[in-house]
Amino acid sequence: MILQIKDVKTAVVGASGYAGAELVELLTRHQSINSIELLVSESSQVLGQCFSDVFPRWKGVCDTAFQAVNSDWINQHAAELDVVFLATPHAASVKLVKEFTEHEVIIFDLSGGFRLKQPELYDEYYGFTHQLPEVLQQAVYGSPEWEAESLKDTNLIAVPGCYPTASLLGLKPITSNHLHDESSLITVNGISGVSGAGRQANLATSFNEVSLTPYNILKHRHQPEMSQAVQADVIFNPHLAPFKRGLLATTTLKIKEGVAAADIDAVYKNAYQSQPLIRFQKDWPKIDNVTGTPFADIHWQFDEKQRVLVVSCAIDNLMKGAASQAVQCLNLRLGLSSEFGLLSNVEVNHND
Ligand SMILES: NC(=O)C1=CN([C@@H]2O[C@H](COP(=O)(O)OP(=O)(O)OC[C@H]3O[C@@H](n4cnc5c(N)ncnc54)[C@H](OP(=O)(O)O)[C@@H]3O)[C@@H](O)[C@H]2O)C=CC1
Ligand SMILES: CC(=O)N[C@@H](CCC(=O)OP(=O)(O)O)C(=O)O
Repeated sequence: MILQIKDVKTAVVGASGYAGAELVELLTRHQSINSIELLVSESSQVLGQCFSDVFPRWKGVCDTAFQAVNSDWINQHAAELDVVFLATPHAASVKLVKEFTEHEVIIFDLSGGFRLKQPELYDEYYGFTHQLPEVLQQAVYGSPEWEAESLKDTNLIAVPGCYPTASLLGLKPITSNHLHDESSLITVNGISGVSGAGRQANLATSFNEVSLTPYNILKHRHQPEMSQAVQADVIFNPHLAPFKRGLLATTTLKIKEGVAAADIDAVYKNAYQSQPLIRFQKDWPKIDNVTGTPFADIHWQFDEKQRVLVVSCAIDNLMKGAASQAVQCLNLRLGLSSEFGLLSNVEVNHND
């Protein structure tokens, strides 16, 4: 489908959730966007309200009413849309993709519903049998820094998960250049704030209950997503922490013999020197420096003697881990630079 740069008509399904609301805010001030429909489930508690009733900080900025998404709505309105964003639970996204693909609309799915290529992994890691296994092969895994070319010409984009985004930004420069020791494991330790668990009330993620703890060890759905992206075995240790937003992934891996610290520095520089949203920090990254921003902050240290590399990346889970990354994907699909519209309120610090 040919997409014009101007006057793009969009819908955000899941606009009452954390990732969806963040996306609505970004799209509202994106110069290429003409209109944004806000959709929620048929049983949503926000039906009858507008966006700024639920998120009062956007009063006067986005006062659009929520609508219920169902087959009737899709049949009546999808033809008028250029783009739909799905910020919905994984299984709901699969069902919505099935319905929206009957119309000519480009789909950006923020859930994990189309990130994995092997359908059987959905039974194992997501707890449901995938209803569109053949479509998994068509979906582009939308990492803006690594898949810019594939993103230019696809109608289904699987926006990467939050933990995989931070881990893969640290890992891909190494694995894509085959600098890692293929006989040893890659270990990712991730820590996320509570907004990673979504807006739905849940005792385990309510403020008084949360204390720093590992969870879903050896069974988190992001483990196969990371392994698929680097074509190597990854062990992923997720942790939940008592802060609102932000995510840090620290990765440890063994490097091949004969690789020097200068080689490691060079692959990072080559990968990201033209990517203003990726910032190399002089010291270990901090979550407070990226919350509310589209940046990923990276720092690494390589011990040549032990051949051990430790790389750490901090992002905002709702921005670079979800909404701003989806906008980067949209920008590339439109033929714009990936950071278009995302840097107007923040300072840029290029990697030089
Ligand atoms: N939170 C995060 O850090 C990240 C989240 N994501 C992914 O984004 C998606 C949304 O996450 P998040 O915003 O945290 O979740 P929330 O629980 O905060 O929001 C979920 C949204 O989906 C809507 N929804 C639920 N079921 C349906 C349905 N059957 N049809 C249409 N809409 C539905 C909800 O609306 P209502 O209940 O009002 O109907 C709500 O707007 C998930 O797939 C998640 O994995 C990705 C990266 C990071
Ligand atoms: C703290 C917390 O619960 N985080 C979520 C991950 C965030 C998310 O929604 O996952 P996606 O990036 O795959 O969409 C989790 O561990 O399931």
